[in-house]
Amino acid sequence: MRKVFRNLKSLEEVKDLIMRYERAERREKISIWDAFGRILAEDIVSGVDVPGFDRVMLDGYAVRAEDTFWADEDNPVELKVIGVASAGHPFPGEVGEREAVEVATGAPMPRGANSVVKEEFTVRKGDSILVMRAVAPGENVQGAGSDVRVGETVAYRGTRLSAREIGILAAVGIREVEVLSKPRVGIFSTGDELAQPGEPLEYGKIYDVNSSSLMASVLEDGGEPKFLGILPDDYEAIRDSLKREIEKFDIILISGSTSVGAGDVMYRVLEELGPPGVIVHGIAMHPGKPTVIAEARGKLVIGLPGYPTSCLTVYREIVSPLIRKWSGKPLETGKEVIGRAAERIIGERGRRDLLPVHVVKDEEYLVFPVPTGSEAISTLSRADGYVEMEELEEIIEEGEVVRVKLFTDRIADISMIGSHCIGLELIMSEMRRRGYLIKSVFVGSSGGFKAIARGEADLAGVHAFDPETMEYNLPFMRKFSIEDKAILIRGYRRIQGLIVARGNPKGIKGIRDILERRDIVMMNRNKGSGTRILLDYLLKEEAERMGIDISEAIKNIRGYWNEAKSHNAVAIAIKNGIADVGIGIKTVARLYNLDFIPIAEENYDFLIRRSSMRKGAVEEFLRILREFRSKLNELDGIEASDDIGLPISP
Ligand SMILES: Nc1nc2c(c(=O)[nH]1)N[C@H]1C(S)=C(S)[C@@H](COP(=O)(O)OP(=O)(O)OC[C@H]3O[C@@H](n4cnc5c(N)ncnc54)[C@H](O)[C@@H]3O)O[C@H]1N2
Ligand code: MOO
Repeated sequence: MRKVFRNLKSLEEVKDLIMRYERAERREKISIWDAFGRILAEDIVSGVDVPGFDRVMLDGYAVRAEDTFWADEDNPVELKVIGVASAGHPFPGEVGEREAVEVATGAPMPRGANSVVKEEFTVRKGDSILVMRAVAPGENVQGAGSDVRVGETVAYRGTRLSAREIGILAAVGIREVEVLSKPRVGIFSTGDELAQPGEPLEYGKIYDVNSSSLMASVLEDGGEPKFLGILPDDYEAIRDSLKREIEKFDIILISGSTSVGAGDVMYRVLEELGPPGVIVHGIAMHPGKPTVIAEARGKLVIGLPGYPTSCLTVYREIVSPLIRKWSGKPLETGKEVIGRAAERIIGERGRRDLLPVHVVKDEEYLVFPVPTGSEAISTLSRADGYVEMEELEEIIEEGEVVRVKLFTDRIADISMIGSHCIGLELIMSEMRRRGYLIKSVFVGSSGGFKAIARGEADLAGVHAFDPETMEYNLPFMRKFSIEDKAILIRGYRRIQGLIVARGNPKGIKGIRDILERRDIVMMNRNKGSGTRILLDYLLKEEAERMGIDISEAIKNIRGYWNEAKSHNAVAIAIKNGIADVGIGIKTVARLYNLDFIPIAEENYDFLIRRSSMRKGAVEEFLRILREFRSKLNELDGIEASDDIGLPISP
C-alpha cells in the first residue's frame, strides 16, 4: 500500500521530541593518553601532594635566610658552599650556620636551608659565595603540597577532558580514568543502486555517500559510529537487520527509502518495529520532509531521506544535538554572518526552509541561493551556509538583510564562477598551495558573464564566440552590459574539435559528416555555452558551402537536440556509447582517452570584476597566470602567448 505523508510535524516539535530521549549510561576505563575530549565518569581525588617535597624554584644557593638578613652590595655575606642538589638529586647532608648548597631549579630543598638566593645575586669565590642581597624565609621555595594536596578533588565527574585537566591528572599520578562510553550509533544505507566506494560502478549505480558522511558527522559529535552495511530495497531484509542490530546500539540511522514511492518501505518497516513504532512521519521542512522517526524498545531509529544533502541536513538539525547531548559535547552554536540577499529568494509557506547559500565578500556580504537542490551532492560543499526561512515567511526580497548560519569558519578569498578548464584547475591548485581558499562553481561561459554581472563572482573563465564579429568574449561584455563592471584578461587558446570513440570506429572526418550522415548520433551542448555557439556557426558555414539550408539540415541531424551541460558530459556520452560524436576541447578528449579531430581554436579568457581587482587573491591569480605560461603550454590542447594575464578590454 502506498503511503502519503500525514500530519507533518514542525522542526521545533521534532527537536523537542527527540531531545527527551536518554541512553543507558555505560562507562569504560581508558588511559589518560586516550582521554582527550572524553567525559569523566568519576571524581578524581589526589592521592599525593604536589609537589611532594619543598622544591627549589630557581637556580642559585639554598641558604638559611637568617644568615643573609643584613647582606647588601656593600656588605656581602660570605657563605661556605658545602655541596650540590639538582632536580631528582637531593643533597644528602644538612645546611648549617653560614653554609650554602648550590641548587638547580626543581631540586628538593636541602635539610636545614629555608630559602634560595638567586644565582645572579651571588659571586662565587672558590668554595664559598658572596651573597649580595637578603632573602626572606621561604623565598624562591615552592612548599610541599602547595599546588595540590592529598584528598583534594582535581577533576569532577562530567568534565570534558582537555589538555589542562589531563595535565592535572598526570601531575597526581593518575594513569587511567573512568569515562562515559561514547553513544553507539549504528548506520545503514538502503538502496539497490548503491555501491561501496572503492568497488567498480556498474551502469545505473551510484556510490553510497550517506554512510560515510554520517560516520564523519557522528565522530564529530563525539559518538561512536558503526557502519552496518547497505541494505537492499527489501522489506524483510530491512526489518530483520534493524531488529537484529537495535539491541546493540543507542540509536540507529538508516537513510533512503523514506519517501512515498513504491520502493520506499521505511515507513512500513519502522511501524512494524513498534509499539509505538513510527512517532514522526514527515517534517514540515525542506530539505528533509520525508524523514521518518520510530521508537523501538525505548530506542530511536531515524529514517533519513536518501538524497545526501537532505540526509545531512536532517542529521545536522535533529540528530546532531541529541548525539552531542549524549556525548557531553557542547551544542554547536555555529558562526553567523549578516549579509544582503543578492536576489529574490522564494520559500514555501507552512514549512521551514533551510536554504543553502553562497556568500561573497564584497563591501558587504552578498548572499546568493545555491542553484542546485538536495538532489546534488555538491550543493552542500558549494554552500557556505544556509538561510533559514520561517514557516510564515515566503519571500526574501533582493537587498533584504539576511542572517546566514555558516558551515565553514572562513568565507572564500575568491569566488570563481564560469566555464571549467583544466588550465584553470592548474592555476587554482597553485593558489590553494599558496594558502588561498577558492570557491569554484562551473556553469559555463554565459553563466560566468551573468555571475559577474550579478556580483556573485570575482572571476569567470569564459570562451564565448560571437559569429557576427568573429570575436571571442569581448562582444559579450556589451551584451551583458558589464563594460563598466568588469575587465577582460587574456587567457590562452584551446583546441576545439570533434570527440569520437577510441579508434574512431565510424570513420568521422569532420563537420560535414554530422550534416550528411544518418548513421551517426551526435551529442550537442547546452544553448548559451560557448561551444554550442561555435558548433552552430561551424554547421551553418558548412551548410552554406554545401549549398543546403541549415534549418532543414538540422532536422536531419540525429541527436542535435541532445544537450550535454559540459565538455565532460559530452565525453561521457561518447564513452558510454550514447552518442558517436560531439564537440569539445582536446584536453577533455585526452582525459577520457577518446579520439579527437581538431577543427578550431578558441580563446579562453578571464573576466574579472573591477571591484575585485584590489583583492589579494585576484592579484595573486594574475601573478600565477603569468608565471605559469610555460606550464600551461605543456598541457595538450592549450596554447598560451606572452600576452597572457594582460587586459584585453579597456
Ligand atoms: N513522489 C514523490 N517523490 C519524492 C518525494 C515526494 O514527496 N513525493 N520526496 C522527494 C524528496 S523531498 C526526497 S528528499 C527524496 C527522498 O527519497 P528517499 O528517502 O525515499 O530515498 P531514495 O528514494 O531511496 O533515494 C533518493 C535519491 O538519493 C539517492 N541515495 C539514496 N541513498 C543514498 C546514499 N546512501 N548515497 C548516495 N545517494 C543516495 C538515491 O539513489 C536516489 O537518487 O525523494 C523525493 N521523491
Ligand atoms: O525534502 Mo527532500 O528532503 O529535499 O529534498
